[in-house]
Amino acid sequence: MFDLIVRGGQVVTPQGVQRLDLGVEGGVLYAVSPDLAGTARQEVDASGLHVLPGGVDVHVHFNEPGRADWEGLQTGSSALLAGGGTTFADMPLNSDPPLLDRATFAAKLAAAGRASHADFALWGGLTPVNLEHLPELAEAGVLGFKAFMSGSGIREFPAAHGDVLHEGMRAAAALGLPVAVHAESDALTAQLQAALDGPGASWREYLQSRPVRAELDAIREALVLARETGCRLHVVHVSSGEGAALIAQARAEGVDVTAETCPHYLSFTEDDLLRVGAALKCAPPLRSAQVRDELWAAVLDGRIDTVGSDHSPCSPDLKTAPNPFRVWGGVAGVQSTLQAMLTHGEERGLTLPRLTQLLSSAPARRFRLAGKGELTAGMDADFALVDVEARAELRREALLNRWPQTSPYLGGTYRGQVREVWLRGERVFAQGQVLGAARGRLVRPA
Ligand SMILES: NC(=O)N[C@H]1NC(=O)NC1=O
Ligand SMILES: [Zn+2]
Ligand SMILES: [Zn+2]
Repeated sequence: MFDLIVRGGQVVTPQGVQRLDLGVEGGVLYAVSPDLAGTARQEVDASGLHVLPGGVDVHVHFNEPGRADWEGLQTGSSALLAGGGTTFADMPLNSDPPLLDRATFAAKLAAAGRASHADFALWGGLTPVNLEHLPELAEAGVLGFKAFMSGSGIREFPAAHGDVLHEGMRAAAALGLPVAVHAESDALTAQLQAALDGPGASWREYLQSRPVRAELDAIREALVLARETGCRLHVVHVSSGEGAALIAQARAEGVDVTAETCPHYLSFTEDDLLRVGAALKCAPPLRSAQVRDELWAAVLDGRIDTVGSDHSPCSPDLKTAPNPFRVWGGVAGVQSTLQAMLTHGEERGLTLPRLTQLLSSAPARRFRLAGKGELTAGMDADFALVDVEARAELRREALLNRWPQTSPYLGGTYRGQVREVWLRGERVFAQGQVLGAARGRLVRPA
């Protein structure tokens, strides 16, 4: 007798897609097999639906404590569930104060324990002002350390240049934790911005201020440091196939490095930014159709390892400045990752096993989130029931993030409808609504 049996769904595992039943006991997958014998206190009929491992989004900014007016843990985690996610890793900024030491770790842990509907891990910062706190952050249980190689937009979270990044990577290597880098060259982007920012600056100038070569310069520098220090490196939001190629080449040479990209770089181009404006401002910026296609090729051939949302929203008033350089940069997309990938992946031949690898198993493995990311016996019973072929327009009422009107995906027609989401064997999302109290737990890296 199980707690729960989910019958008849098309279950997506790394091996393929197969009609399987899930037997759940104590929140854990006990058996995953065809025509599971036995009974359960609760049986769920998943026929006609796909069963996907819950999404593991290791790149979100939910901004609590301190900036819940931009996004909060309750709204952010609700939107994650609505998009088929069950675990997130929160970035150390843009919460205020940012997560830079033991006390700020404790504050965010307390806030997330109260408000998160999904399980969560926490990134610590790697900045010039907190190098001496990396060991205590490791002890507290951070997933790893996040560094900005160019300005972060947050005064309390300064960029880690040269020696600081080198020292931080050395410390991270000794602690056995990865470093994630926002890789854009500060020297180049600052110089270009100084020349292009001014009265009458348009989105064209913003795009010109952050070219692909700014990303390539910074990736090269980070790879040199990772090679030298032996640090595990994760390059976040890679926006170009060339960037992915540099990373893949270093990996082939023995550097322990992985690459992430985001759905917005795979869904939109710079022409969309010129048309839509602020909702699509991000850094690195959107690229040409050709660069986007090269990035897709890297996603399909394995040079890109993970896809995270980089959900980095703000209140709508921060998206209205007439000068694009003054607009907050960040895309509000945490709920749309799965739909964007199902929709744009269809025409490019992205299979469901590969999709769930990018969204679930690869990030869980890379960051040692034990029990997460795969539907095999022994793992947490975290999964989404998805009608993969259902297509619908994304409407504002469906979005559960703090400011649905800031989503650049609004009004688009997307493939895939998330019907239910289960976290550790309990139904936490159904019929467009989050169910029950916040019961998210901290996941420390194994
Ligand atoms: N501070 C912050 O979240 N910045 C993010 N926004 C964005 O578009 N790229 C980033 O790194
Ligand atoms: Zn970034
Ligand atoms: Zn980010």
